[in-house]
Amino acid sequence: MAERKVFTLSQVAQHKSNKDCWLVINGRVLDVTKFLAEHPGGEEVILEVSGKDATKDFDDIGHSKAAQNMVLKYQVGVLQGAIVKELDSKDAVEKESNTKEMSAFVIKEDGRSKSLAFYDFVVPFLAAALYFGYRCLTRADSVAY
Ligand code: HEM
Repeated sequence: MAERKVFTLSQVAQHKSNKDCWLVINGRVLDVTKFLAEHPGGEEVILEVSGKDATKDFDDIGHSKAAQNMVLKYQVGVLQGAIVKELDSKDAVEKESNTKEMSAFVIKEDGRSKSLAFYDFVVPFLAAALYFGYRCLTRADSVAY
């Protein structure tokens, strides 16, 4: 069960450093101090919105379902007057672990993987073509003589 302690926005605003970093997302007050170094988007973006309601910034990025559920882990309370939609914490844990398992199978479309694909397929193909070409030539030679 997520924390339901009620905070005002001015209370949240007192925690806006990299040693003590709070923000609000969808009415939930989050202490993300420990998450700063782990955030895949970097700590700077979070520090910019620390002490504030970061819902719009969070949504604008188009965070994944796993990221949306991760907020539960950092919840220390709710914003005064906010209506907070319930998230299933069990769901959050499952989604998170699924993401970790799946990431082993994700093929990233970056330059490195493209060059790897080149070496994985084109180089063996060229080697085979050279080998068979050489075999054909040497066999033709042996038939001619
Ligand atoms: C507790 C709050 C937050 C959590 C749990 C979180 C989590 C994540 C995760 C898991 C990712 C990887 C991509 C994904 O799964 O969507 C990510 C990427 C990112 N996040 Fe957050 N985030 C939080 C808050 C924020 C805030 C407030 C901002 C902006 C002010 C932000 C900006 C970004 C950016 C720029 C990326 C990189 C997107 C990309 O490379 O395409 N995040 N975040």
